[in-house]
Amino acid sequence: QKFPPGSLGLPIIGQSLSLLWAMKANTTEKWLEERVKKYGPISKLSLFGNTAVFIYGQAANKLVFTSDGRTIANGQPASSRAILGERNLFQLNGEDHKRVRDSLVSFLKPECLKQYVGKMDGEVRRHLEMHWEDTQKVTVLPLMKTLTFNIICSLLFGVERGGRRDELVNCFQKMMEGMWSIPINLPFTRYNQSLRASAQAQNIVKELIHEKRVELEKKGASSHQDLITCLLSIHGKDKAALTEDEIVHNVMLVMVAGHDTSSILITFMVRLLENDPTILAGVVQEQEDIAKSKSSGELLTWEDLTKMKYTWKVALETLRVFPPVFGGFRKALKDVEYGGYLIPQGWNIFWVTSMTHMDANIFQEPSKFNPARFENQATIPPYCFVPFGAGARICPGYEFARIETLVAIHYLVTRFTWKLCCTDDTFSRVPLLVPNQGLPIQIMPKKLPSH
Ligand code: HEM
Repeated sequence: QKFPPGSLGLPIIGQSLSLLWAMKANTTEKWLEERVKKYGPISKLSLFGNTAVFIYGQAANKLVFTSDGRTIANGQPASSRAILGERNLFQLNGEDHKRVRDSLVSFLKPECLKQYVGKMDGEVRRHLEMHWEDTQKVTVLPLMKTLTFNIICSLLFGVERGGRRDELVNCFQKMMEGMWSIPINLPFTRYNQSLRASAQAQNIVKELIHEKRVELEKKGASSHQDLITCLLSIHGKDKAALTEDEIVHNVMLVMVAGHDTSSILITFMVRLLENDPTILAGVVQEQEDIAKSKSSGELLTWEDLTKMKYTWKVALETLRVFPPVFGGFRKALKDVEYGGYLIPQGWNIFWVTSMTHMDANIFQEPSKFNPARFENQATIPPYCFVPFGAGARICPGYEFARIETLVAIHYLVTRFTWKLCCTDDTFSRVPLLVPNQGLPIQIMPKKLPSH
């Protein structure tokens, strides 16, 4: 059997710097297309210290997402594994993955999140009062990161505004900077700073766990107060379902996986709505109808969200064109044959979202922004629209992201109109999507029909 074509580049560094540079310069798609032109649809390379094979398209996605975890397992680069902790869901496979994932989903499932729509509403309104009202100019991405981080802290960790939340934000930002870095642990490297920030954040999470455990023992807390109390309360036959390390490492994962992604989706929707008056009009109409049906100060409910169908289609199309997650890695646990080549045991498999999302054979006129594609989602072939992944590892935060995006967009379009301040419409991936300059906009308050 043949190895895939391609070169492994320099030891350890391989193609990492060249890919990171392309991501930063917003030329990732071109970088990938050039690979495909040079080597074909499957090629080998070396990324972040591991030999990897790059594959894309429907068949590749199916291979990655339907694997049972015994042939192809999740395998993050060494840097993110060390930063998030060995027992985070990304690292687990088989029974362990199922047990930990089921525990997280028992809080993140729609039936449970339904009751938190009002709490999210409160967070969004407070955010707008603090950062958007009485000002003429805001920068959207950093504010949306603050909003989604606050929502996660409050709803998932039970950490309300104050010193502890600020400390967590600080650690988090430093931690993210080394997430996709070359894992060289020397005092001056990004990777080293990330590791130190991660240790600090994990200590805060451990303190939280101890406090919540005491509250639960004193029966002062409900088991569904937040994600952490929920995870502490789940019991198997005669012991807790998750170990303390599993809780800490998965809180770290949720912090990373859950807040940057949704903030990017909301930011790109703000950017897009200003660029497309017809789509904006459709979203405004839908949201104002809902606003008019409510009395002043009344919180949004699950019922209201079910009426936001057009807005969610716009969100899905935004995710197709600007998927916040660029792709990810798996590891071949056994030799795998794919596309006439051998992917040897131990190699990483590098999958990406955007190459499939922009394939004209799957999405007609792929560069055209058209929410109507999502009128009937069943018409989209399986494994072709994958902003949340697919299969057993599909993002468990889908519903959480849907609720916070819809609530945020509701208040943005019913309370403000805006204009983009900079003509620079480009963006980069670091590794998540970032509009250059963070999307500064000029905002004008609207006269409200109700709230
Ligand atoms: C627009 C928002 C979001 C996007 C685009 C997104 C995307 C993704 C993607 C692509 C994956 C990887 C799937 C794979 O490896 O096969 C993933 C996994 C994950 N996401 Fe999200 N996500 C979002 C929001 C969230 C939120 C809000 C949370 C938590 C509250 C969350 C928690 C997770 C977790 C825990 C995993 C690991 C799942 C596993 O390995 O079983 N995500 N997400």
